[in-house]
Amino acid sequence: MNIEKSNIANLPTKYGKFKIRAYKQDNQEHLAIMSENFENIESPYVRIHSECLTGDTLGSLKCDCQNQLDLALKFISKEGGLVIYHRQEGRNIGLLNKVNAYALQDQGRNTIEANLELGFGEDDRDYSVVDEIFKDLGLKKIKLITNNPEKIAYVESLGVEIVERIPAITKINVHNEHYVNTKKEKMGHMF
Ligand SMILES: Nc1nc2c(ncn2[C@@H]2O[C@H](COP(=O)(O)OP(=O)(O)OP(=O)(O)O)[C@@H](O)[C@H]2O)c(=O)[nH]1
Ligand SMILES: [Zn+2]
Repeated sequence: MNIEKSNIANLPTKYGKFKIRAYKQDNQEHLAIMSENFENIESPYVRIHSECLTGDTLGSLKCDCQNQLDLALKFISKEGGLVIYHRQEGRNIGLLNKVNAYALQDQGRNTIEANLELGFGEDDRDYSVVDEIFKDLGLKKIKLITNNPEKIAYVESLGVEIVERIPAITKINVHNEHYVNTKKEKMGHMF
């Protein structure tokens, strides 16, 4: 697998000061966002955040992504650790297909049915770049912030120990209630 990585740069944010390194795998570019004390922590907090332009950037209420990213950046800035901004939009079907999936959801399909109707799997994410980032940053033991059992299974399959799981639970609203319930009922997410 061909991975290119950047140098490490400073990124001051409204959450605090971070260090960032970009990684390029095929045509996808990802980001490791590290707290300043990251290197001195034995078991850092880690959030693998899947890109959601509509949520993260536009503040869409259809999902819980922006609130989860906000929670993770605040938490990691305070407690120390790493956010991997994993740029696989729409569970890796891309933005155009995700908008088509949203159009099907406007007609009553749930998030899984919409993906399947468009010819995709319910979740097409590939986490292999996470393995590369963990190796690059020397991570062996982490505290993982997630509700998603697939992310837990993937990290464990790398031989990286999860010493604690921190739920990524944020406020439910009338627009994302159905989405969050589908994740819980059909995708096994732990709410
Ligand atoms: N295809 C598709 N992707 C979506 C939809 N809503 C959100 N996403 C994408 O789903 C990803 C976020 O996944 P989630 O299932 O919400 O959460 P997760 O990352 O698996 O789990 P946590 O770690 O617990 O947050 C992002 O890439 C979003 O762009 C949707 O309706 N259809
Ligand atoms: Zn989202």
